[in-house]
Amino acid sequence: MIKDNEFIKSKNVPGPTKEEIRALIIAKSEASKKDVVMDIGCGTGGISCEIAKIAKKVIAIDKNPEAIEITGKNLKKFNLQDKVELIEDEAVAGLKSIHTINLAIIGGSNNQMNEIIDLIDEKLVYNGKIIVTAILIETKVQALNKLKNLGYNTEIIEVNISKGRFIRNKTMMLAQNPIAIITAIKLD
Ligand SMILES: C[S@@+](CC[C@H](N)C(=O)[O-])C[C@H]1O[C@@H](n2cnc3c(N)ncnc32)[C@H](O)[C@@H]1O
Repeated sequence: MIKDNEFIKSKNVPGPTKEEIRALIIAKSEASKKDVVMDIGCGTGGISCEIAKIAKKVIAIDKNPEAIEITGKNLKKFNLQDKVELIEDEAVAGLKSIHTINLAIIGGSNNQMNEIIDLIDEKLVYNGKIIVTAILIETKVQALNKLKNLGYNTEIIEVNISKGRFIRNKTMMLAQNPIAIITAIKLD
């Protein structure tokens, strides 16, 4: 995994998703070199960079132009730019022009979760996966209900990571925000 402090950041762009959470997302995704993957709400590019190291192609979308710029810079920094198409758009609009995908990771939805999942569902192959990361309770519930209603085989975990900060000869554990990772498989 790329270390959090290796990413180029901007104060106007959230992310990167923390290293340990990225590791869990990658493990849950079971992504392979054959996969075409969408990163929806790419932010700083934390997920796009990790998944680009594995997948055949990544399509990263964000409505914030600065997020697209920062993701582009990070892809370049880690020499992954050739595998990633960047789209500056609202997810709902951008998803309309996408063809078949094997995996979608939703890191931002801005109250459009249902529409975004419906559009992904149209493009996703059978046995393909949708992964949603969510901090807000409402987002977790909405994504979970939507995926279950569409008949996906759905799992949710919630992770509370604390990281040690070394202060002189002592160690203080600092808690990060709890985050849910929903993994849903499209059944045929
Ligand atoms: C928490 S950040 C994602 C961080 C990212 N996973 C990373 O590792 O850097 C969420 C992003 O989703 C984007 N976003 C939220 N709703 C969106 C939508 N409807 N369409 C496109 N982008 C959206 C925001 O602009 C923001 O950059």
